[in-house]
Amino acid sequence: MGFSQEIITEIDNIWQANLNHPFVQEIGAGTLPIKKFKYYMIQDYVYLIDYAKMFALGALKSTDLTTMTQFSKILQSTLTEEMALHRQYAAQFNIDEGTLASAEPSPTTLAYTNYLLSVAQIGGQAELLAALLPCMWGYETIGKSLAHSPGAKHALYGEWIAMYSSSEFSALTEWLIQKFDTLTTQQTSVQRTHLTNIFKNSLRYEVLFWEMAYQEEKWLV
Ligand SMILES: Cc1ncc(CN)c(N)n1
Repeated sequence: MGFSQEIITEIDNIWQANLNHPFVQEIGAGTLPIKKFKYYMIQDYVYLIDYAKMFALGALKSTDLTTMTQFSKILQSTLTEEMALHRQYAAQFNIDEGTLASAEPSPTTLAYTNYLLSVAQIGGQAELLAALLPCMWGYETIGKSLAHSPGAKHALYGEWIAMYSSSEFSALTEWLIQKFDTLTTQQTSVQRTHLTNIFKNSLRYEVLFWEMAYQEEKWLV
C-alpha cells in the first residue's frame, strides 16, 4: 500500500466527511439550490487562481524535466479547462470575467489558499504534494462517485460532474498520487507524521470549503 493510501485509511472519518458533505450529496441529487452553487462557483474561481500557483511552485521545485513538464501540464489544464468551466457558469449567471476574477475571497477561501501557498513555499516537493493531494484526489473521487447520479443529467450540475469524473482529470490525479508515493518511500516516521498532518489540514479545509458554500459564509464586518 502506498503512503497516500495509508494516510486516507488513517483519516477515513475526514475523507468520508468530505465525500458525504450535504453540498456534494445535493449536487448528486440535483437538488442543491442554485444560489449556493453560484456562491461556490465564484469562491472556487478565486480559490483556483491561487491553487494554480501551487503547480507553478511544483514546477519550480522539480529536479527533473519530466516532473516539471507534468506540473506545467496540470497548471495549464487548471487555467484553461477547469477554470473555463467556471467562466462558462459565470456567463450563465451574467457575471463578467473581470468581476469573477476580482471577487473578494471569503474567510475560508482566504485561509485555505494562504495555507496551501505557505506550505508550498516553506516545504519541499513532498510537502507541496501532501497539501495538493486532497484537492485533486477528493474531487476525482467525488466526480466518479456522482458520475451516474441524477445530478449528472442536471442542466447545471451535469457539466461539473463530467469535469471531475473525466478520464483526463483521473490521469492527472493518478500522476500526483504516484509522485507522492514514490517520493515518500524513504521518509522517516517523523517526516511521515509531518506529511500526514499537512494532508489532514488540507482535507479539513476541503470539508470547510463545502460548508462555507453551503452556508454562503460572509465576513462578519
Ligand atoms: C476547493 C477546491 N478544491 C479542489 C478543487 C479541484 N481542483 C477545486 N476546484 N476546488
